[in-house]
This record gives sequence, C-alpha cells and structure tokens, in this order.
Amino acid sequence: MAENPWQPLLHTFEKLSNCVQTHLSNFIGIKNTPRSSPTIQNPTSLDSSPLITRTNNSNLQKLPLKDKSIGPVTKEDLGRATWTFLHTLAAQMAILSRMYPCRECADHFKEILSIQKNQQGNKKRMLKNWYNSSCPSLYMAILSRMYPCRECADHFKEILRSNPPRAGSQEEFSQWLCHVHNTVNRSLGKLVFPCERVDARWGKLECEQKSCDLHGTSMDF
Ligand SMILES: Cc1cc2nc3c(=O)[nH]c(=O)nc-3n(C[C@H](O)[C@H](O)[C@H](O)COP(=O)(O)OP(=O)(O)OC[C@H]3O[C@@H](n4cnc5c(N)ncnc54)[C@H](O)[C@@H]3O)c2cc1C
Repeated sequence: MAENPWQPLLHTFEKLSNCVQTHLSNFIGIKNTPRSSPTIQNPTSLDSSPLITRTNNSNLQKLPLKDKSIGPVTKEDLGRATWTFLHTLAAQMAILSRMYPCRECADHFKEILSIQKNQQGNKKRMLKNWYNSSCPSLYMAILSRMYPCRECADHFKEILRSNPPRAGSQEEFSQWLCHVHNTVNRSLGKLVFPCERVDARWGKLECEQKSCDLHGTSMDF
C-alpha cells in the first residue's frame, strides 16, 4: 500500500508537541520563581519535598542518600506540620466543636448539629452564632503564644492583629486561614495559594474506610 502523504507532517507535529510538553512540565516544576502574585499550579499536590520522588508506576519512593526523618526539626518542618494541622482542622466542621475549652459549648454545638432538617433556617442561625463566638480567636491567640519558633510566633501575632479570625462558619474560617497562610507565604516570597481550592486540598482525610474523616463528605476531589 502507498505511504500516507501526511505521514511526515504528522511525525513532525508529534515531535513538536512532545517538545512543547517537556518544556511546559519543566516550567511548571520550577517553584518559587519570583513573579507578582504567582499562584500554586497544583494545589492538591501533597508534598513538594525534594526527598520524595514519583516513580513511573506512581509509587512514592524515598531517595536513599539522605534520611531527613532522623535530622532535627527545622522551621520549615514545623511550619508544614502546623499548616497541615490547622487547614485540616478548619475543614473538619465536627472537630471545630472540640476547640472549645468548655464542655458546655461543645455539647451545645452537638445539639445544634442534631437539629432536624425541617428547621434548617434555625440551625443555620444557631451555627453562625456559635462560630462567631470568641473560641477560634482564643485558639489562634494561644497558638501564637506557644508556637515553638519565636520568629514565626512573633510574625503570627502581628498577622493576627491585622487579620482577626473570622469564623462565622466553617467555610469562612477555612478562607480566613487560607488568607492568613498566604500573608505568611507572601512575606517569605512563596507562591500564593488559590483559596477557592482550599477544600480540594484540605477537605478530605485519607484513611482506611474513611474512619478518620469527620466531615463525612463523599465528594471526589
Ligand atoms: C503560624 C505560622 C507562622 C510562620 N511564620 C514563619 C516566619 O515568620 N518565618 C519563616 O521562615 N517561616 C514561618 N513559618 C513556616 C512557613 O510558613 C512554612 O511552613 C515553611 O517555610 C515550609 O513551607 P512550604 O513551602 O513547605 O509550605 P507551607 O507554607 O508549609 O504549606 C504547606 C502546604 O500547604 C498548602 N498551602 C500553601 N499555602 C496555602 C494557603 N494559603 N491555604 C491553604 N493551603 C496552602 C500547600 O499545598 C503547601 O504544600 C510559619 C508557619 C506557621 C504555621
């Protein structure tokens, strides 16, 4: 059979497309390029640590040369762990009730959650009042005092003074936290996170049979 006359053209096109793809992935892989208000390209990526690499079959494999887990905790390790804790906390509505230092308030929260569907309006109003109380502010103030990195704690206190916690709802609290984290990111010359993606990044806990996912969402992210 005669050779397809378009074959050489298709071949060239394929080569060109591969080349563009390679350049694009290299570009996206570069973090912390100083640009005005850059955003994180893949907000759902769980770890940007250079010690972890992804193999072809998508298994995570640690590089053997340096085992960072036995080294001293750095400011960055502490920060990553704390942000992970805080964003997950903000995403888990039920867990927020335990932020209350007083048992009575936590019980009141559970009561509100158990209000029947036919009283949705009432439930919403009561939840808003509950969230708007001073607990999240108190919790953040305690954190800013006991955070085990002095420089970061002082920085955080300053940020809290100009951005008092907003927690009229679980969504508002998550967005406030995202905004505050971005304020820290900017001051460190890091990428700015797109806050509309905060639920995709932090809304779900990955664990066997969802036993630890208190939010109980069935959304696929
Ligand atoms: C309260 C606080 C104050 C800090 N202050 C300082 C300081 O003054 N000086 C200093 O050097 N370090 C400070 N740090 C540490 C710093 O913020 C980082 O945690 C650290 O530099 C490691 O950064 P990272 O790039 O690995 O990602 P991190 O900033 O730790 O973020 C972890 C992950 O969260 C996601 N993420 C990023 N931004 C957002 C966002 N806005 N909303 C939701 N998710 C997001 C990304 O997926 C990212 O991989 C502070 C940390 C905390 C918790």
